[in-house]
Amino acid sequence: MSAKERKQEADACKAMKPFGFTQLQVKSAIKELLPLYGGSWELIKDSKYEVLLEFLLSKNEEEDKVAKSKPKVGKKCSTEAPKNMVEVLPLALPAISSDSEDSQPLLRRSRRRQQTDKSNPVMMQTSVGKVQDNENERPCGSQCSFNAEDMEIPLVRLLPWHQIEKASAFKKKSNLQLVESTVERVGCVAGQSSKSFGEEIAESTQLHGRNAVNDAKLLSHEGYEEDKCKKVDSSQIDKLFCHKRKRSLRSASRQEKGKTPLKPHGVVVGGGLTSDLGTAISCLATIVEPKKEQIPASELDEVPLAVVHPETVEKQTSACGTIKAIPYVEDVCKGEERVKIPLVNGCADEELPDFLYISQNFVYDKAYVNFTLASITDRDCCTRCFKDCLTCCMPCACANRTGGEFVYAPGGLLKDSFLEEIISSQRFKRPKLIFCRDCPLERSKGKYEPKSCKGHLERNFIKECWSKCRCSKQCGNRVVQCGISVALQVFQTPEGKGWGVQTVNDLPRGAFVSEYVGEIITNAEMHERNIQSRSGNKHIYLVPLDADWYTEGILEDEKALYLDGTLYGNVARFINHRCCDANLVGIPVEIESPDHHYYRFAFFTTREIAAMEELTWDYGIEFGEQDHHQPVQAFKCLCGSSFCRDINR
Ligand SMILES: C[S@@+](CC[C@H](N)C(=O)[O-])C[C@H]1O[C@@H](n2cnc3c(N)ncnc32)[C@H](O)[C@@H]1O
Repeated sequence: MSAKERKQEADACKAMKPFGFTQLQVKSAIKELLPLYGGSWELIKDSKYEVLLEFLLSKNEEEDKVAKSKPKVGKKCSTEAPKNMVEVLPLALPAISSDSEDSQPLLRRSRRRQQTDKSNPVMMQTSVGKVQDNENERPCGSQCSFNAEDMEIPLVRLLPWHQIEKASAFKKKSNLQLVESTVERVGCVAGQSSKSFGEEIAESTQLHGRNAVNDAKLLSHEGYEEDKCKKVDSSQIDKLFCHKRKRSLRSASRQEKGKTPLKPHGVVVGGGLTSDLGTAISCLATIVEPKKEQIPASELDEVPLAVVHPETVEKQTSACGTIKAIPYVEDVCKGEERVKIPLVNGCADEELPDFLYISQNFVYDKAYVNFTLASITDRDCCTRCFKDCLTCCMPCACANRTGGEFVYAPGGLLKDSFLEEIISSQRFKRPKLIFCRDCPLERSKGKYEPKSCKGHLERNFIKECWSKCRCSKQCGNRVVQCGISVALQVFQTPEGKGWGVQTVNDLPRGAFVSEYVGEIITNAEMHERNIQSRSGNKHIYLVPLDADWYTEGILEDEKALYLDGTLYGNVARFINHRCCDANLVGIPVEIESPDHHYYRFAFFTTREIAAMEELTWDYGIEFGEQDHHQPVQAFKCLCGSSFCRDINR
């Protein structure tokens, strides 16, 4: 062997050392390889000794197989990971697509496996990952270990685009690919990500927890690098087609504008959804079937501070059948929200609503609302989380208030179980009422008798992470506080209910639509306003924050609060009432105050809602003669529901 060859051999040994191959192994491999490559060192050295590495790996694999096929004699101690600890990626890889790996030479298989192993923190962690003891609070980002016995990995095949409704329009503009598994249809995204592969895998692993690796599988797909894969939540895909969250739209807008040079990332399948996937899917929702009225995602970052006034007056045929001037307000929010909400289709003789748009609640005067950091104890916030609390192996302290589980699923939709409980407690079943010992409402009418309380709906709360929490602003347990992200319109209802709100796009079940925003007023202030409005035969748009009234003996007046959206409010003040089967439900949300005298009130969809459907919620009004005890004045109900409670309509 010449000095040059010796040098080349030494270099090869050095290059293979980090992969754990001994000099002896490398030299023997070179001996076998060189004749096959016509003695060309150049070919062996090519792509950082790719050929040599593959050869060594395949030899290793062959040796393993031979060793395994031999009968075992006795039991050996081993420092290796127990075999029931998941090796997520290698298990996932062989059944990737119709372009099965089996058709590829062994060398390529081995190389792929090695690459994945190197870059996969999950694999490295599985044998050492430890579930922490503290059940109450688990920092985000902690690693989990999985049990391979729980895993049942489905075969996955790519789904032709023509089988996917609405997909083709998107395909042209994106890298998204849907796939189908033997278990169920799953989504697969090749979008954009600014995260490293390591981060993504770590996140999705944490997200899945022990069981959810069930259908986890990383996909190999032409054109994408498999080592940049991540998983998505198959159950969410269909829903997410229609669901856009604010930050997702923001990313989408950045992506569309090409503002941020994001790294491409690969294809995904499996049992969990990370926020970035939300982004990619949301891009789909944004791009598929763009509607004229929908605000292009690219404009979301640049909502001008518009003033509310009828910008355009078009001549059109109105619903009334005559040619009329139709006022059109481009954005009733005047830039207060991150989305524009136009007011459309009004009749010229219809009065434009007279109110001031605000996107967050304001104390009118006497209401006592306490937002102090001191009032939030460590039991009310997550002190050890970072990033996304939803991806923790165990729910953090912020889930304590909701029975130790987060109410949001990754992607921002409410979990079915939580939503179902709320809907059924308010709807067809007899609503569960709780009674105050000294009801502020009755007190305001001058009735001091105990037992006069007519009852208040017992309500489950959503608890979101907040500023005292250590998780990121992008944490999945922050939905309502991020504001409206769905495209809405204020429109003139044809039934004569006045203005109403409709959704521009289809909405999935459990999606956040809007908070009810208004002035925070006290019980006495409400009473005064009610007297005034009734004398002027006007209605005020009130929501009582009465979820916690029953807990106090005598609740001070400035702690018995209401939201009044009549003069100051957001788009929710336009949402009309529907008896029993409304498509929205109002849920109390604890964000900045653990004290439930004040909370936010947010609307979520009770079912899938089609584009252009009117959004409604059940005001909880008792229609009939006895309505004078209610803060919300009854009206002749035009909801059209077959469960309408207004017998006099
Ligand atoms: C919160 S506001 C809703 C927006 C209102 N339609 C508007 O034009 O400003 C409540 C008022 O809307 C009307 N409204 C809401 N739901 C109704 C229904 N189902 N039937 C008749 N009127 C309704 C009533 O006048 C009620 O006082």
